[in-house]
Amino acid sequence: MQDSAAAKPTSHPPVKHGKVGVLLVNLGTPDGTDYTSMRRYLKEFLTDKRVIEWPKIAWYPILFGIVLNTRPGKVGKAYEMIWNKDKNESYLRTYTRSQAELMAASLAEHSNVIVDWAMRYGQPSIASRMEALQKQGCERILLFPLYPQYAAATTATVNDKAFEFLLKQRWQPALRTVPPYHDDPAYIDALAVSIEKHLATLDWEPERVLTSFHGIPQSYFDKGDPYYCQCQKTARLLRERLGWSKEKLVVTFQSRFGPEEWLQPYTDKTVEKLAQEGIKRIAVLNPGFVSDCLETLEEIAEQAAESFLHNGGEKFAHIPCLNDSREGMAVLETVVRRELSGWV
Ligand SMILES: C=CC1=C(C)c2cc3[nH]c(cc4nc(cc5[nH]c(cc1n2)c(C)c5CCC(=O)O)C(CCC(=O)O)=C4C)c(C)c3C=C
Ligand SMILES: [Fe+2]
Ligand SMILES: [Fe+2]
Repeated sequence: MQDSAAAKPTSHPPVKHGKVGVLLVNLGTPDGTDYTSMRRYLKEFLTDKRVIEWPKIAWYPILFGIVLNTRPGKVGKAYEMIWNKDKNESYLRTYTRSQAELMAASLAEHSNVIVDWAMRYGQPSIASRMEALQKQGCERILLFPLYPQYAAATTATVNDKAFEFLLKQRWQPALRTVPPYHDDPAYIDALAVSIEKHLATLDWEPERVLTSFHGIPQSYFDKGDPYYCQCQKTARLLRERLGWSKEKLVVTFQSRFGPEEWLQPYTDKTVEKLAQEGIKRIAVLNPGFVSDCLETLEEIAEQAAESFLHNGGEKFAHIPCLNDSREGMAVLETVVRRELSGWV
């Protein structure tokens, strides 16, 4: 008995402890706009079964035979137009890093809290930052997928990756995931203030304001994804907060991909139709995007604007995402402080 007790190690390797990690996670971004970086990024993205739900046997021949040969070049050019040249990275990355830095400063009163950021696709990966938090002594981690509205293709896949990391750990940190905040008064208020502020900078008034959310295939909604309803609720609360009619604040869905039917009405078709019907002035915002990115800066601020003007419209404004603005950070901080309760 005594012999076997003596053979046991007297202590485990030294570990840091007592910290709480907050990990902000956004969608991801390529490392560069070149073909190889774009292909690597799109491959990781488009092999995610939460994003493309088709069976591999049907999807992979199309993905590897066509999409990954043609799309990297085409989308790389679009990324080039909206690349943050000062930092040689996409704005999504710039804003996500800045949000983490500002969050850390705002939580400085809690000396045991460490704030970090990661991307679901590309770098820095969720696993690498969770490992870094753990090494710094985080026994608890609050995982914040940066999507106000829940979708399996976005929120759930971030959570999946974090739990996949835990799967390999002997000594797991406790993990909390942040729920959607599509109806949080702080979020609705921030959107309203950002609209009002932006419209005040224009010398014209829009006849219509479009809230353009990223779409998902209609079939995902049919299978029970709550995304569509959460987008509608955000828009309804925003309308109520602004005192606007359904006609003035219109909900649309953008960024269709592939041949399937996606959530409607489509943003591109609506923009075209409004111009053709004689509407001369519109503004578009993207309330589902925490940060500006390819889908807002290129697809809306460039392409949708061009289409509106081409079809007879006269004035087009893109209202920026909340990004790392004071209003935007107030939303993220409200959510984080609430979800940290009992931990700090
Ligand atoms: C079937 C494919 C896709 C689904 C479903 C999807 C859902 C979805 N995406 C976002 C947010 C973003 N998507 C972004 C880019 C992007 N999205 C898809 C495809 C689907 N998205 C692709 C292929 C791409 C890459 C660009 C392209 O090839 O067109 C981005 C921008 C990233 C950046 O670096 O700027 C964001 C953000 C949401 C919120 C969502 C479902 C609710
Ligand atoms: Fe997308
Ligand atoms: Fe797009």
